Amino acid sequence: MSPDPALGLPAPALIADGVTVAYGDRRALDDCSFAVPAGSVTALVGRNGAGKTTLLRAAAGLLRPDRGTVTVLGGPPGDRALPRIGFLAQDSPLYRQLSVAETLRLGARLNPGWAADHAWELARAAGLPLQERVGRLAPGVRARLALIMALGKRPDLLLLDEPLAALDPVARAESVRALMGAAAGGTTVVLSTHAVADLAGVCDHVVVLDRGRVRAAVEVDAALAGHRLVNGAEADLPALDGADVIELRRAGDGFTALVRVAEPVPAGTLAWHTPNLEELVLGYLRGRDGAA
Ligand SMILES: Nc1ncnc2c1ncn2[C@@H]1O[C@H](COP(=O)(O)OP(=O)(O)OP(=O)(O)O)[C@@H](O)[C@H]1O
Repeated sequence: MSPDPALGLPAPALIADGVTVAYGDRRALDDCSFAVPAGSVTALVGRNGAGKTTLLRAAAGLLRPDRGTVTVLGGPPGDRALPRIGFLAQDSPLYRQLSVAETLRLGARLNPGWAADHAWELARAAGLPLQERVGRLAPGVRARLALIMALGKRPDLLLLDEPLAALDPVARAESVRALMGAAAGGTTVVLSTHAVADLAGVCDHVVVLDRGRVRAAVEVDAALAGHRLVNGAEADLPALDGADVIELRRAGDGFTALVRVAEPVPAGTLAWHTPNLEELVLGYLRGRDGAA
């Protein structure tokens, strides 16, 4: 997981190594290890309660793992890393009594590297009502402003907890574009989301969390190329004997399976096709109890 200086690879922006976090006797994260390459857009996906928020909070230095370590931007999370990190919590924390314009001006006062022009441009493009008090904004509009505040900081690492959840489809698409812009500018983006389909073509890495454990941590293009969806009739099932089946679903007298493959794809009568990102992630989320 460490960078290979011989290959000139940059150090990962975020490394989780054996991270375990418990709330009382409930383990929210259990021995989680993965690395987020610098400059990537990484989606953190998992069902409700999988541990996404806990992981982001540990990366932001807001909680300390019971075991294992988190490394952000080459060091421990905490005061030294803080100015280089943007963290956006799920509830879009903002001062409710300030107007949108005052909030943007506050961003400039609190953040030395504040990209004022960029933040105003994003706010105008989003059609945010500049004079409206934050407390009177609809949740989706408030979430949009919170994301713009995180982007305005121009951090090296942006940690976003479900930034798209409250947004309408248009706002979602525009926000995803803004995140791509941030990544193009060198920011590493890590976001938890249930809106996987919106991230197709945008996120280049995915970490799938399942009940506190890392089920998969993959580079998207390689993972798509390394899996196939297979449809067949019940009678064809023996053709999957020995295959690395991630998920198997039966419907009527047929089945669909997500299978990890090594090229070339096995010959035979089954219909194999490459999954899209959503199909891949769903397969890992649904196949969590071991489909094979
Ligand atoms: N402060 C807390 N006290 C006790 N248990 C907690 C606390 N925060 C989270 N948990 C538990 O830890 C587990 C992981 O929660 P977490 O919020 O990290 O999951 P999540 O993947 O972000 O979920 P969601 O998609 O619903 O936001 C869950 O079982 C949750 O109930």
